[in-house]
Amino acid sequence: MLARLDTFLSPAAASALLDTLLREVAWESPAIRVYGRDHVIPRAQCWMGDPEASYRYSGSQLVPTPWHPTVAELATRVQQALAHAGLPTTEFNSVLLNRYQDGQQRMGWHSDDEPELGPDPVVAAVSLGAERPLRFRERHRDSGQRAFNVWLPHGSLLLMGPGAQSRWQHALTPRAIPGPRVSLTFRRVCG
Ligand SMILES: O=C(O)CCC(=O)C(=O)O
Ligand SMILES: [Fe+2]
Repeated sequence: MLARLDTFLSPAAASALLDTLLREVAWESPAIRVYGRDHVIPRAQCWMGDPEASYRYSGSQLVPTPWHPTVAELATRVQQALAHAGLPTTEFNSVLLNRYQDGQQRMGWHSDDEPELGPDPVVAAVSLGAERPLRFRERHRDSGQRAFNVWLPHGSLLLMGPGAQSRWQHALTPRAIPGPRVSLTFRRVCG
């Protein structure tokens, strides 16, 4: 299931958070190996969380940096907002922060279905900055592959709940949309 809370953060709170994260997060663009060749990822990222929440992502082992206090507070607010809306939630112990400097920066097709996340993970994504679409497509392509966009406004919260990873892949495709976007995808890693 997918659910979007459009007004999770007020525009002012979302803008203040975006400023803080752009300034204070240790953003990195590591190279990853794809079919035997190294490519610098077309975005920047930071993996943050509890020390035991280490994780394999796109072929590299990510050890989380300690929680930024503002991000730790946000994790609690995400859990509370999901519970309040009667949606599935979990005790998030880590978050992947993604920074896309402009519309050309992107993330390719994937599901967040790494074994560390358990059988049917709950992943919740906070979006800040430029409103861009996250594109979903069915993993099983036999009987006509369905696809759709979920637009993610500044300050919104997207829940990818039960079935979302097993049934769908998602990607942040390039678009002629100016300005930076930051997403925070909260997860529970079971070590
Ligand atoms: O930037 C986004 O909204 C998507 C990020 C994503 O899919 C991920 O972190 O796994
Ligand atoms: Fe993802």
